[in-house]
Amino acid sequence: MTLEETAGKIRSMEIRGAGRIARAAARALYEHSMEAESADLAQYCQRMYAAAELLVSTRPTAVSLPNAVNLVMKPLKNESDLFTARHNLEERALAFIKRSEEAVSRIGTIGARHIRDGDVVMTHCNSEAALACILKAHQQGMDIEVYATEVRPRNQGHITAKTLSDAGIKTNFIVDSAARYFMKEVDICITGADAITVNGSIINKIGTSQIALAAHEARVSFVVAAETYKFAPCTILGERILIEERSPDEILSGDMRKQLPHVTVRNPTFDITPADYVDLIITEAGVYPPEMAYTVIKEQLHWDTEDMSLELPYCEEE
Ligand SMILES: O=P(O)(O)OC[C@H]1O[C@H](OP(=O)(O)O)[C@H](O)[C@@H]1O
Repeated sequence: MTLEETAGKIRSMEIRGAGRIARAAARALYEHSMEAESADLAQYCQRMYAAAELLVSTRPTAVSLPNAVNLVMKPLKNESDLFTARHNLEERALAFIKRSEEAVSRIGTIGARHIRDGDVVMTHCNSEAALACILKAHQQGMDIEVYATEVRPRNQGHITAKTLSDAGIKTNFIVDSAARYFMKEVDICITGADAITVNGSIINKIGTSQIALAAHEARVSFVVAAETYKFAPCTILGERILIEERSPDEILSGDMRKQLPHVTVRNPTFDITPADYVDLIITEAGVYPPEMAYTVIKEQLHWDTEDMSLELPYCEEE
């Protein structure tokens, strides 16, 4: 797949899910580097920085994307010859993909320890990390039941329901607005994250914060499964995560909108769940309370003052 094809698929959500987007970006950089016909290091760097910028521009919210791109790209500025620069960049891209896959598996193992035999689990959207916990618990022989939401407007809940059904897990498929109605039957909510800020807020699929609120009211645990590269270093510097607002066509067709001249369709893709409503964040490096987000960014992402001068667009003002 060419770089432009990968960028197009991420933009159109053919490639979606914060972890998958990150791996696709790393893969695209790897392949772009392999194909690069560059006369010298400067030309190679120029080509790779342009590729990085294109990838980061595809979707604004999932921090896994710029984090993956930065992990692959950052050391490039210290290289002194083309051969080594190219070799090292390709190694870093492959290492990121491997690390990401291993992280999801580890999160599954750690997350399953927070599910008990007989539990009813609610999940929202389609998160590899959240599903890893549920599938692992099932594989370990636990008798669990799941409530999976539909996830309007893109219906990612259909993918979740199919995965759970294929695994033989008893699943209730519900519309998003039924989450509070069923919360009294739920023992634990597990979702993924697209970004986690320094104050422990979770940015995830629109509707997540309503589920967290309903869980809080019903005294049901609300747990987030997320790789450490979902934490947003830029938020240490006071930046906010930009919430993507997608086309109104995803909700009402152009013809229908023409009949409603005074109606504006709003389509935010994500919302923000404050740390107060989050019990735990399960990462590949262990389980953290949301209040420890700063520590995760410092210790797991090795964020230091040097990073403050990064030129890649990490986040923009909300
Ligand atoms: O990385 P994993 O856990 O798979 O997914 C994390 C999150 O990414 C998805 O975003 P989208 O569907 O790409 O907008 C969902 O919001 C999901 O909860």
